[in-house]
Amino acid sequence: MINVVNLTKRYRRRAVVDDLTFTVRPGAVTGFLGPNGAGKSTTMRLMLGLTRPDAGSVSIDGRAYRDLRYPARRVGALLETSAPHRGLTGADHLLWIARSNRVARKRVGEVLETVGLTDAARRRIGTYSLGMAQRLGLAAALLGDPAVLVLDEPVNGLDPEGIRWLRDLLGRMAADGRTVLVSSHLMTEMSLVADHVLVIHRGRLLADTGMADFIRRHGRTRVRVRPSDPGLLARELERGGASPISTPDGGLEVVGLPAAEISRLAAAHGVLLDELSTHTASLEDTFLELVGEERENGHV
Ligand SMILES: Nc1ncnc2c1ncn2[C@@H]1O[C@H](COP(=O)(O)OP(=O)(O)OP(=O)(O)O)[C@@H](O)[C@H]1O
Repeated sequence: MINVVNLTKRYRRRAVVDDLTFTVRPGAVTGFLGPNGAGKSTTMRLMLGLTRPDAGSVSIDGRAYRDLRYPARRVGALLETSAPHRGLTGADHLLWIARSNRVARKRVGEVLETVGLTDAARRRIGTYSLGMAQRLGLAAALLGDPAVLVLDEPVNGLDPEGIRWLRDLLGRMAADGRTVLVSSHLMTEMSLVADHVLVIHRGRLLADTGMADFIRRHGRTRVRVRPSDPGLLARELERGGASPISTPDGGLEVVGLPAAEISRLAAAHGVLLDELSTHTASLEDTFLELVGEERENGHV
């Protein structure tokens, strides 16, 4: 379990992490979502004791990271900055981390197997693709068999097959009872990977909820129609509880009633429809809207 309490970090007097309070629970994959520059990496660096907070605190299973004796055995981390030496082989890189954390040598072979790099273990890291480098980073995070995983944009560089593989891997880790925190700036990607979602923007927490709930609450469906009499249909739709908006081409966009109901209403009033189509906002749009609303409401 990761406990973040009133966490604040300022750079040149600007709060990039602004009074964040949340808990990351075991047994689930938690997505840490925000646009570029939202403060995700800084929050993760604060969790791992790589930067000092200006206020607030983070504890991991009840302790600050710096108080953990062999941190890699408690917390597995993948950070964007943790680039390994390109001249080393994948296996040597892991062996070095294993030694410095008193992790048994045999774990190196095990984690290479887990991330699908066994065949590339003796190759120099400099020859790895971006996806392979990400897998090696994950192997390093898993090395100490930690109960907590903190992964910054682990999907970067993975192809669709790699994303599926990562989703299964993280799902298994969570099913084992581990705490798994994964950051991303892409909502659609996160919806495939995470059970729970924390959304931050400009260092502030905007949402802390189950992924299914997030999709249900923020997923928007609208219906486009081109009626023979837009004025009449708009009035009837409003009476039916929907919110129609006129479009420049003489059509209407309707939120709040399904297409079948709109068609029925139109027929009942003798209105012909040239077009009737349903559009569901992508999760990406939903997420950008949420972040946009925050901006409009002046909370920034
Ligand atoms: N060491 C630093 N000195 C000054 N400003 C910093 C430093 N580290 C981060 N920032 C600023 O803090 C803000 C948040 O950065 P952060 O890297 O945490 O965002 P992020 O959500 O992880 O975004 P990204 O996905 O782009 O990494 C940015 O505006 C960044 O420029």
